[in-house]
Order: sequence, then C-alpha cells, then structure tokens
Amino acid sequence: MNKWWTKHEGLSSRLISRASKMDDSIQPLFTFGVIADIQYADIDDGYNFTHTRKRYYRNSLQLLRRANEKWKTETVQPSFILQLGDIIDGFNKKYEASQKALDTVLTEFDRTGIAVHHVWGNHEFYNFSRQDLITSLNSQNTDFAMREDEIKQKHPDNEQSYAYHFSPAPNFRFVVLDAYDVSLIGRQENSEQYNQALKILQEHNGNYDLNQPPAYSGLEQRFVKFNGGFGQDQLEWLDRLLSLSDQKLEKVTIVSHLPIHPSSTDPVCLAWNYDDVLSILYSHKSVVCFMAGHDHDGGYHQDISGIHHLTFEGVIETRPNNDAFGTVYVYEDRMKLKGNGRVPHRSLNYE
Ligand SMILES: Nc1ccn([C@@H]2O[C@H](COP(=O)(O)OP(=O)(O)OC[C@H](O)CO)[C@@H](O)[C@H]2O)c(=O)n1
Repeated sequence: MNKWWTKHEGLSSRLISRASKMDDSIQPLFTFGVIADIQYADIDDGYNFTHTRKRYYRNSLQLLRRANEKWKTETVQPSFILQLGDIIDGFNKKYEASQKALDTVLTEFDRTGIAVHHVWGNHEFYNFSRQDLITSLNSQNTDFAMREDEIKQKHPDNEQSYAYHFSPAPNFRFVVLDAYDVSLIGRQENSEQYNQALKILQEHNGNYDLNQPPAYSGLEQRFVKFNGGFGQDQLEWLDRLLSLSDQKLEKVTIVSHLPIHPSSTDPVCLAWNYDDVLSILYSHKSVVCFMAGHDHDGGYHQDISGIHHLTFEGVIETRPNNDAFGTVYVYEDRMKLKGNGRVPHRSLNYE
C-alpha cells in the first residue's frame, strides 16, 4: 500500500467507534443533509467504464426519495441539503433526455421543501453548457446565500466560475467550489480555461484518449479529461474569503465535486491542482471540513492540520436495497455525520 493511499486507515475506524459512543441528547445548532453522485437516468442498469462497478441509473431516484423521506422526518429539520454533483448521468444526453431527467430529480428534491445547494460535477457538463447550468442548476441565490451576511466577498464573475459561499448560522460558513473551472469539459474551446486545461493534460497524459489515466499507479492518474482544476481567480477569492472567516473565528466547510486530499480518494478522482487548494487551506485556521463526491467508493482522511476530508459514497453505485446519504449535526465543538447505508457515521471534531 502506498503511503498516501490511506483512506481506510486505523484513524477512520477509531473515529467511527468514537462516534457511536457519542451522546445523542444534545441539541445541534443546525443540521444539513448530504448526497453525492445520484447520476439519474431513465435507463436500465449498466456498469462503469471498466466494468468493475454496477450502476443503478433508474433506481438512483428511489434512493434520493428515501433520503428525502428521512430528512423530512428528522427531529431537527435540515437547514439545507448539499448535492455534491453529478445529479444526472451523461447517458441522458445520448437519449436527448437531459432536461427531463434534471426536472425529474429536481422535482424529487422539491418535495422536501428544504433548500438544496447544488455542486457541479463532470456529468453536469456532459448534459449542459455552463450557460444552461447558470439558469437551471444555480443555487447561488438561495435565500440565505449572501443575505444579511457580513462577508460580502462575491466571486468575480470571471467566465462564469460557479463558486459562492453562505452562512446558515452565526460563526459557520460553507463554500461551494467549482472544480471544473479549468477543464476540457464545460469550457468553450476558445476560452483561456480550456487552453490551460489542454496544456496541463498534454503535459501529464500521453494517451490518445485523455479519459484514459496516464499511469498505472500514483497521483499522476488524476490527469484525465473527466477531472478538472481550480483557476487562479477562484483560488485568490478563496484565500481572501478564508482570511475574513479567520478574523470572524468562523468554522468553514468547503465543498466541491472533486476531492482534494490524496488520502481521501482514489487518485484517479483527485482534482488536478489539489495541492494549490491544500496550501491555501493550511494557511488559514477557519477550515474544519472538505466534502466531495466523484469517487463512488467514498473515502475519509483527517489531514495534518486537522481538516476532515470526506468523500461521499455515490448513490449511482449503491444497490437498490441499500442507501447512500448522510445528515450532519453541527455543534459548537464538532460535527457529527449520521450516515445511512454505505455512508458511515463519523465524529468530526474541530481541532
Ligand atoms: N478509462 C475511462 C474512464 C471513463 N471514460 C469516460 O469518461 C466519462 C466519465 O466516466 P464515468 O465513469 O462515467 O465518470 P464518473 O464521474 O461517473 O466516475 C468517476 C470515477 O470513475 C468514479 O470512481 C464517461 O463518458 C466514460 O465513458 C473513458 O472514456 N475512459
């Protein structure tokens, strides 16, 4: 086992057992739901590209329905739901069913009456242009995003990067990042971001098919077309935002479709410039957690600065009789993830 590949290390199991012993009677400050990689399509079951994992395209909607039912009956109603990207599958495009599939899933989410924060993943871009997504899957303007918020740092609307922040309760902030800011998917061929992405992939991936990972092992495998990176403007914005959060002694949770810690994911799912984001996070004291999807097997790692990196198990590769979602209970001194089905319980103490 390589040193950086420690997602099932002892620390994780110790945290799981500590979580199960925790006192349930204390009222959380607020709660929120999390779900990843629903990848709904009204098509028969299939497999991932390498035929190693079964995908339940139609049933993913039933799993979302079960998650919604659970969230609706929580004693402390979730303040919001984080949908970590890949809400519908790329296959919808082939059947000209993208809009219908998206409407189906959004209608299902609507039944809860709970605000949903949507992250954009690779499958969003297989179905829609960025311009389409700005109209149809844009949660930047939900009720509490930016409202009555002392931190007004709005992300510069540079070529429509989809990054924003919100504060659901005093002293807590959530940041949604755009992991496909620099990418070959979702960017126009004449854009700066597309050309930057092409240069990166040409430098690191010698394959004709750029979806094919460049090496059998190691972090270089992340240089594939179905991943992407964070642009300089977005990184600078994040840095400035976190400085303000530091000053306000906030606890910050950051979310993105792509994981950024090598020990929280298979390297083939890692963001290209994950190290740039990590350096920024390490220069601020406010960040407590980073949540992502994309790696359907899930993962977890607490890094050297105490940040919890959670990669959520994907709905699409979850058997019909199982579940894959979580509810996070937020307290002054910790967060507690109550997992369902493949998503394990975890206690996430702030260090
Ligand atoms: N070796 C490969 C792998 C994939 N593709 C094509 O790339 C597109 C995205 O692949 P897909 O597996 O659907 O992406 P997900 O985001 O669902 O999953 C990411 C990780 O694999 C999950 O662990 C799709 O069009 C594939 O056909 C490829 O050409 N060559």
